[in-house]
Amino acid sequence: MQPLEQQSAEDFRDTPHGRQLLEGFRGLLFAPDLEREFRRYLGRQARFAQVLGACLLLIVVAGYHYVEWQLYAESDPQWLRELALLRLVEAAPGVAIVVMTLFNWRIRLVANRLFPLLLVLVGIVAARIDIHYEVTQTELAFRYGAGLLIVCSFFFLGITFWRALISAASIIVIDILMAALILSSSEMQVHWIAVSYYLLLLAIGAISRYIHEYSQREQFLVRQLLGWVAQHDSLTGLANRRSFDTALRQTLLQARRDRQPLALILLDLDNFKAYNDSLGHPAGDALIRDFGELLGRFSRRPMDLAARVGGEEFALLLLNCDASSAQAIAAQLLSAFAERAIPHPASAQSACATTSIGIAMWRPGQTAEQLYQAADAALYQAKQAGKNRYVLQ
Ligand SMILES: Nc1nc2c(ncn2[C@@H]2O[C@H](COP(=O)(O)OP(=O)(O)OP(=O)(O)O)[C@@H](O)[C@H]2O)c(=O)[nH]1
Repeated sequence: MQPLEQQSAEDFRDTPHGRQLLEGFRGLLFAPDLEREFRRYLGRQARFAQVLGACLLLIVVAGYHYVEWQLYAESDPQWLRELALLRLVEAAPGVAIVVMTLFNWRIRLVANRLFPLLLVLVGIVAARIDIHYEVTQTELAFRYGAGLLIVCSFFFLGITFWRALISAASIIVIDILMAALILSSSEMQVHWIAVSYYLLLLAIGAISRYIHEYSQREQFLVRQLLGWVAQHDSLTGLANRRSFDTALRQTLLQARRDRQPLALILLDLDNFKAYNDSLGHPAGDALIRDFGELLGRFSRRPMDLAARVGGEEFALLLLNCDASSAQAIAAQLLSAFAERAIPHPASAQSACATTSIGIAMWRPGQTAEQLYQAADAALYQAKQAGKNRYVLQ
């Protein structure tokens, strides 16, 4: 017996999120489109932490510099001057994030690219200060800034695992190179202790982040899948009644605003009860699925919508489609369905399964409900007139 979530994902193999859930993501990477979507989601989730982190960075840098000012104003003014510049560079990313938030710029769009660079920049500065305090044997808390940044790269900032790992590793590599340039060989011996401590932080950060991001990705896929389930019909994968109703209202507003023609086409399989009764419910389901797949092919433009609005009732909503185009589409649908030649042993009209179609064009002043009723009335007329045809209201 498969676990429940595996079974559910199996049901949604046709959706990108369901497929990804089934295929897994051990390398912490999705297919390109999903990966972009996930990064935006991660950025949205991390927004509060990013701003909080930026404010904390500013407070900590200001606090450090205040203490350093007290300590070195008289004893080492040259180091203090150098420090002022270094601390300014450290504070810059915090200022940038706060400013971006104030002006409502979307941090999440740049977070995954920009933050690793900023982290490495601040990491270089922190490592430079750390090395100085190491040489002068200053036992201050802010001697460990680079270590703190290595931990930060894995958490809070909304950076994905691989970029965080590269940022943290870059900080360590740059620290080693800088130390090799600045320190004597005996001082370098001591510095390796700091490096081993950084490597330990990197290992702990990377393992925890990997586990955390794995579950974040899983959660993201399940959430998106739930959203998809709420809007789609499980048998055909077309939009369900709820999302059709929403789309109808929105499209009608757009048609009114842009003065574009809007066609609503309703379709109802003919003698479907008899089909079910003679061939069984599973065969009926298969016919619905088959027809849904066919209808989906007629929703070609981005604003077109094909939906299953009832048991064996379907709808096609076409913005910027006039009456003659709508009729042409209805005629194409009838012949495409006839070409499939699905045997219907209990139909009075034809040896094969057929459908009736009602078309209504939106008229200014008409509400969504009135437009639907008009298409439904046309569908009724098509049924009354002998089925397997379309009627334009
Ligand atoms: N297999 C299957 N049958 C369904 C589903 N939803 C509704 N039905 C059946 O569809 C049938 C609809 O029957 P009617 O409304 O009488 O329509 P009809 O037999 O197609 O008659 P006309 O529309 O006049 O041609 C009912 O028997 C429902 O049980 C479904 O998801 N799967």
